[in-house]
Amino acid sequence: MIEALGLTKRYGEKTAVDDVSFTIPPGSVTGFLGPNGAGKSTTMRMVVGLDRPSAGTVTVNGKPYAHHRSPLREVGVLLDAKAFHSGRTARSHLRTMAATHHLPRRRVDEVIEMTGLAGVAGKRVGGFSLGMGQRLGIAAAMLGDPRTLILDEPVNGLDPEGVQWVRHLVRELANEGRTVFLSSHLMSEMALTADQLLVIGRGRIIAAGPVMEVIESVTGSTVRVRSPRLSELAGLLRADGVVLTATEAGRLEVQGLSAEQIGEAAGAHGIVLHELSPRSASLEDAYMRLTQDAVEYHSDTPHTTQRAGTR
Ligand SMILES: Nc1ncnc2c1ncn2[C@@H]1O[C@H](COP(=O)(O)OP(=O)(O)OP(=O)(O)O)[C@@H](O)[C@H]1O
Repeated sequence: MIEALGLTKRYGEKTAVDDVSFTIPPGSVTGFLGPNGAGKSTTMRMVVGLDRPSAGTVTVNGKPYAHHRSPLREVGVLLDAKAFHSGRTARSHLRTMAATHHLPRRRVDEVIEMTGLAGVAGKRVGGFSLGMGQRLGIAAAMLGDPRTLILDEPVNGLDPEGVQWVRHLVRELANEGRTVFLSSHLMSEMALTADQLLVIGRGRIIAAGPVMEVIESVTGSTVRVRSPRLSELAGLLRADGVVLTATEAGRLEVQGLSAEQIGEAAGAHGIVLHELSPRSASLEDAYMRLTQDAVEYHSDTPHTTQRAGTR
C-alpha cells in the first residue's frame, strides 16, 4: 500500500506536484496517467525517496521508503530503464545489486528466466535495445521479490509480445496480493491492465478510482436500443436527466438510464427490443476529456499545416 498525504514538490517557482493525496491499494494494478510534465515521475521519485517532498508525506506499507530496513525486498522500482552501467553484463549488474542488498545469488537466475533475458544475460548492457533495457529494469525491480512495485513506463520500447508479457506479469503480481503502481502513455494498454486509475494534470489529481467508474464519470455511459416501436419507447423513457439521441433509423442512444431500466419499461408495455446494449467510451476518450485543460505541451500540427498551406 502506498499512501500520500498533501504531497508537494516545488522546483523554484515551478510546482511539479501540488498537494496530492492518494492511496494505492494492495492486490490490484493502479495505472498512473497524465500528460507530459504532469508530475508522474516526480511523484514516483518521491515515493522511493529519490526526491524530497517540499511538503506532505508519502509512505510505503506504513513507512517512508528510506525507513525500511531492506527497501529492495519491500519495493521494486523501475524509473529509468537506461540507468545501468553500460560496460557490465546484465547478469553481473543483477549480481552486484543482489550482493549489495544481501539477496541470494540464485534469485538473479530466477529473475533472468522470468524476464526472458536468459539468452542475453552474458552480454554487455551498453549494447541492449530499449526493450531489453526495460526487461533488465523489470528484472532488477523483481530481484528482492517485493510486496510493492513501482514501474514508470514499463512497456516503453517493448514489442507486442513484451507488452503482453508485462500485462500478464503485473496482473499475476497483483493477484498474489502485491501493490502495483505503473505509469504508461498507452491508453489501450492501460485499459487492459489497470484495475484502478490515478490521473494527474499540472501536478494535481484530476480523477481517481476504478477504471470503468473514471470513464463513466467523464463520458457518461449510454445504452444502445433498437426496436420496431422506437418512437413509442422513446415516449416512455423521456424524463428529466435522460438524453435520447436517434443515431439512425430504428436506433436510439440513451443516456441517464441503465439497460435494466429500459428493458423493464419496454417489457411493461409489451414493446419488443432488437438490441439493448450498454456502451462505454474508451479510456482514451475519457482521458482526452479529463486532461484537455491540463495539457502543458499542446501539439501545434494543424496550425502549422494551415500556415504552410497559405504561404
Ligand atoms: N529536477 C527538476 N528541476 C526542475 N523542474 C523539474 C525537475 N524535474 C521535473 N521538473 C518539472 O516538473 C514537472 C513535472 O515533471 P515530471 O517529470 O514529474 O512529469 P511527468 O508527468 O513524469 O512527465 P512525462 O510524461 O513527460 O514523463 C515538469 O514541468 C518538469 O519540467
